[in-house]
Amino acid sequence: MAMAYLAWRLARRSCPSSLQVTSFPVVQLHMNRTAMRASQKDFENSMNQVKLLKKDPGNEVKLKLYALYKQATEGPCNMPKPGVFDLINKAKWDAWNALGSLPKEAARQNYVDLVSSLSPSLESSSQVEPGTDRKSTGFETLVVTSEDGITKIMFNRPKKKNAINTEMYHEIMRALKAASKDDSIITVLTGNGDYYSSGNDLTNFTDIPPGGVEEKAKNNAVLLREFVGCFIDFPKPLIAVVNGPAVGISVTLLGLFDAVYASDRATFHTPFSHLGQSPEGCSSYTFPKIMSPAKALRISKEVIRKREREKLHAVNAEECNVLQGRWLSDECTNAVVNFLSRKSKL
Ligand SMILES: CCCCCC/C=C/C(=O)SCCNC(=O)CCNC(=O)[C@H](O)C(C)(C)COP(=O)(O)OP(=O)(O)OC[C@H]1O[C@@H](n2cnc3c(N)ncnc32)[C@H](O)[C@@H]1OP(=O)(O)O
Repeated sequence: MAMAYLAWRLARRSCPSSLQVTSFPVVQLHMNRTAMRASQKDFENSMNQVKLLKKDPGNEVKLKLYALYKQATEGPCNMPKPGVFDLINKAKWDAWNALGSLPKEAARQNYVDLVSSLSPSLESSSQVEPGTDRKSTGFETLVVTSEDGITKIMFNRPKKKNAINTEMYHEIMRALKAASKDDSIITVLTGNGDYYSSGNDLTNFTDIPPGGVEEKAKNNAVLLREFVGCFIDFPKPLIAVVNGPAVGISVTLLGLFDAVYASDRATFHTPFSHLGQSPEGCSSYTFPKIMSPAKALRISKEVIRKREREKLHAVNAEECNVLQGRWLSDECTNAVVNFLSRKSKL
């Protein structure tokens, strides 16, 4: 979360347009933690995580942790050198003293990095359940937390690459509506696990109602229109932190965000023709238009979006109408069947 906040602040302060590497304002963001400053809270979390380590990390690592902890809290080594026969204290002193004049902040960051490298699983679980975040319950497919003025909506179907199923569409809308009314200033969307999102869950096309495929296509179009509408109308700055590959609707929607940060693992893929589909998420309008600079204070956003809202809703409606027809086409049906029978991959 600190990363998203830092990224957002950087964008507000000085993000030059030359950093925007695609048609929407994507800023390449290296998620390697060494590029960031660990906060005191990160440091304290790491200290707690050390206590939870299941495996003894070995003396060398323990000495390193000790040295970084002392450096982060007290600065350069200030103890008299122990005698040669005081083996344990001598080893500790050597480790601390070896850090020289490393600044406290850097030692704190190195400590946090070292702890997270010891147990990646601890890091991801702490991401999902941050100790002091205000966490909204009642979501099956998302983890929604609020902290320091930032509401974070995290897609949480990592085993399915965060594919968006019907329940998740509804939950995202619900989370956005709540975020628009809570006391946060910005809202961040990101994904849990290796993917940002693999887009629409293709099993959404399999559950056919009594009215047949036409009714299914119509229902999907209604849902899609409402879903995209929530992004058009979202009143606060909306930031995507694209932590990994993004596919389909998770990409096309990005044109409605105010800033998009991409990790070095992020890729963007819109397989419209592969799936026999057509654009959605207002991308037929926003992508060619290229988003304006990523300055998104709430008031400016209202001024900017006011002029666009009607147009965007019209584009959204038209896209949904066309898609409703595409979903009944042979190309689309075959593509979905191919994926579901595991013959075809992107
Ligand atoms: C209300 C409807 C509105 C519709 C709006 C229009 C939206 C359009 C789009 O979003 S189009 C894009 C649709 N997405 C795709 O075509 C991606 C399909 N997925 C893949 O090609 C691959 O899964 C992958 C490249 C994303 C990842 O490949 P790989 O690393 O080999 O992993 P797996 O394929 O084994 O995936 C793991 C697990 O996740 C399931 N899964 C992944 N993506 C989807 C998906 N989009 N829909 C359904 N299921 C998905 C996959 O089946 C595996 O499940 P399993 O472990 O086999 O149970």
